[in-house]
Amino acid sequence: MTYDLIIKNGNVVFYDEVRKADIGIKNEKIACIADKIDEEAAKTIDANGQYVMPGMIDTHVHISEPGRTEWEGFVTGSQALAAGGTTSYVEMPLNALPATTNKAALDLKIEAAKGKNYVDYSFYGGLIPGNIHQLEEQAKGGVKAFKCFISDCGSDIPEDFANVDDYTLYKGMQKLAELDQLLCIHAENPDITRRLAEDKMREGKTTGVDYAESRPIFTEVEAVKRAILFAKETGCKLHLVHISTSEAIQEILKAQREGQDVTVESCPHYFALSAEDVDAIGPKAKCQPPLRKKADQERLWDELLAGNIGWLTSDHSPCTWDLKDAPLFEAWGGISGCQNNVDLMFDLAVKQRNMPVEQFVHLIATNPSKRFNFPNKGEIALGKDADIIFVDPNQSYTLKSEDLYYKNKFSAYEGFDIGCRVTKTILRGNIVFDLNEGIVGEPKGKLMLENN
Ligand SMILES: NC(=O)N[C@H]1NC(=O)NC1=O
Ligand SMILES: [Zn+2]
Ligand SMILES: [Zn+2]
Repeated sequence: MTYDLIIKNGNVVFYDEVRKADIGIKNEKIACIADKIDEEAAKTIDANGQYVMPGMIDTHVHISEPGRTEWEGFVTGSQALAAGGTTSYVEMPLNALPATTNKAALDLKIEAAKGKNYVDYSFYGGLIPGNIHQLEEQAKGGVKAFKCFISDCGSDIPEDFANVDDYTLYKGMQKLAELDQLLCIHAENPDITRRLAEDKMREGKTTGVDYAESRPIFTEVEAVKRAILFAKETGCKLHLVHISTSEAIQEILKAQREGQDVTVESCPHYFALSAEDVDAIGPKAKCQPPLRKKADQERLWDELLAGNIGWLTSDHSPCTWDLKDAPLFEAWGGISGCQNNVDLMFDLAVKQRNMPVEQFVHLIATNPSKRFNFPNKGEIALGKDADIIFVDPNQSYTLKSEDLYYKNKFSAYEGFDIGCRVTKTILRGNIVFDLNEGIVGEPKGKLMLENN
């Protein structure tokens, strides 16, 4: 056979081992894996000294196009994903205008995204008060999962998203269970966090630690427990997004042990940054749930290393600079991070905390591919899409704003020394990012709709 591409000599990260191997790619798929491939290829790349692993699947990305394209767009957002080693993502139903809460809005988003993505992409639908009758049309339109907020979602304008009341959560879960859809929830108790923030501001207590204390751990735990209870009652499949505390993870583990269909993600910022760092970095490091205090963060690390967290996502939640250039409690809550999922976490977890590389790959690719039903992705294996990245564990760099592809080139990680580097990103056999050349070629990302 003549291959389109052969990747030679890499340390290939398989599901349960790391081994030197060559990979032959034909028609966008992994067509051969062998100790040595000597056949012909249109192109051969030497990956000596690099880890060769599946591209990340980031199931939590906010691209605010259409409607708020000045915050982030499909072109710039997907370039950042590609440069950071992500080859597929699922886009959140809020921050674009209109929010994705019905089929017409989904169609607008599909139209806006056409021909602009450098990696493969798919969409969430939304559950808000008053749209239970529009869940089915979104499911039929091919969304991968649904999202709702128990927490405040940070906007009061009518065409934006709204958080669910308990009745909507209950009835929405009943409907989604009937449709066999996964519901993903941002879980924090809004009544308590809103009032505690008002208290802090009145008292003039506005440090990073104060912000963490305005959204205390138990407010995440309470909302997680409520979500689990409602899901148990209705039989709805549940996923908890961006969980920031060991206490909440323990509740999810308990539900899993009792046989409930519930999963959990966390994000690099909860491991790389803490509440004590926020005053030095400023509002670029503001997010919800908040960055936790160092001692609490250590216990979240224990959960990650123990395998108690399903996968990692960026919760890339960008905005324009003016919205960040404000006092901490008033600034936009959201971290631009989708370009630094893989390198940051490989450095912190694999290099600094000895996480096995296979486990790292489960966290960035294999586990989300299963939960979000991407059967052709998430693993280096015969017949899978050739979505492959190279990670060089021996390179390091200091992150600068000019390295960023985001529409708004700022990040909470600017100035960070990162002890590894994504050197190549390959999407279905096509090189889309190369460290020396930057983004390569035209956008080739495909829309992946769920068939319903
Ligand atoms: N609307 C939005 O993107 N919110 C996100 N930002 C954040 O830090 N947490 C979120 O849920
Ligand atoms: Zn959220
Ligand atoms: Zn989010």
